Amino acid sequence: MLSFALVHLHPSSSPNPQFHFPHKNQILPIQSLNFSPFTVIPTKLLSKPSFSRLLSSVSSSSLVADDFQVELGRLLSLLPEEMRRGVSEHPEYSNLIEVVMDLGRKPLARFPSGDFILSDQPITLGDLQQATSQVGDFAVDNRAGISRTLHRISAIRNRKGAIIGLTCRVGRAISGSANSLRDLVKDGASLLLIGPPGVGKTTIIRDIARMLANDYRKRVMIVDTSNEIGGDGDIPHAGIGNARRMQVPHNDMQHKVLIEAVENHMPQVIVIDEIGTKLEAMAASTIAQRGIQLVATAHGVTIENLVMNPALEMLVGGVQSVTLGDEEASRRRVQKSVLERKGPSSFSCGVEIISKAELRVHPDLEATVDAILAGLLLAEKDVTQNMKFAR
Ligand SMILES: Nc1ncnc2c1ncn2[C@@H]1O[C@H](COP(=O)(O)OP(=O)(O)OP(=O)(O)O)[C@@H](O)[C@H]1O
Repeated sequence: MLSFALVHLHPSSSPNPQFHFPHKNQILPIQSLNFSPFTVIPTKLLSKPSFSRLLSSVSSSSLVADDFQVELGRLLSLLPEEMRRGVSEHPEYSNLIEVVMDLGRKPLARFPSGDFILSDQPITLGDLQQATSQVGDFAVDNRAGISRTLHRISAIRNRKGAIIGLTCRVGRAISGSANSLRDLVKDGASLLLIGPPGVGKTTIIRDIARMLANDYRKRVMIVDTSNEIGGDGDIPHAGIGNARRMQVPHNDMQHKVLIEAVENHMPQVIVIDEIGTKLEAMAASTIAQRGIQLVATAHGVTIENLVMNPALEMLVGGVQSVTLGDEEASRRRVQKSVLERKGPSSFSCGVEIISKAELRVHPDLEATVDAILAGLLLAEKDVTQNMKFAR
């Protein structure tokens, strides 16, 4: 049985937080708690005495404000004066997500409430050159960073290779952003986080790395494929705490660096951002077989997306078609040819990051995958409906 609860914690949509038990159609109010985001908690955790601590920790999530203002200043210093002023005078200044600079177009700042035009003057080649001259080298994935910050500068090139556009994403270390997953990671669960681009996956695994290294004194090694978890430069950002970080010279080498991390540095936990290929999925499953706690992200919206993705299905045990005998098929009341999980999943838990304010936890990932393959998605659909209601 898929088992989780949706907890409404969003002040604007639900001033009085409530537990939703979708499969039981039950809504329980939580009195006298002061939450800001809303999240989804596995029902398994609700019975634990530690759960009240877990809830209170959600509200203690915080940003290290001063350091962040300094780092945001370093990103803004890439911009021409007028644009910089436009950002800093905006009421959502501290929540800036990205600045977009495209040659010949008006520059945009993206805030949670929407896009804002920073200047009526179109971006010139000079503006782009001024910005790129202040960042590190662009790697083959067209990403660069600013040393000892978590910002990501991504370039768009023309056919001749010249940079004609930049997306300057603000990176933040949000201490406490993984608090709602604390009980799972503390107990040694291997976690696979999935979600669409920009939803906050990297921010959460950075905090998990810090939490495991600092609070639970684990030997944590981050395999940092685009330097997004530990930031640009050779000295990692303070946001990863005592976790160590290995850089990856080229995206294609992520799987090799993963194996090297295990063989050379005796980690208890490996943290990886963006598992995207079959080779990387294979390397992750090799690591899982060696009993190392894995915390990783992959693109996808639901666990079902992973199950249906030939490159990544291995992460959740793989899928095979099995032909049943007549007797077994009629006992199970299914067709003779069915889909089954091929082997154990590399991760014990799955976390779907739905938005910056919601996540859905699958505490028993294998059970979720088995339910998906058996076509038992009823509980999932109910939850989706409830979430739409929650927004
Ligand atoms: N809880 C949060 N509150 C406010 N801002 C957040 C939060 N989580 C992430 N962000 C911001 O959202 C942006 C995207 O976050 P992040 O890079 O972690 O997403 P992602 O899912 O890893 O993206 P991608 O898949 O594109 O790498 C960043 O600017 C980050 O600072």
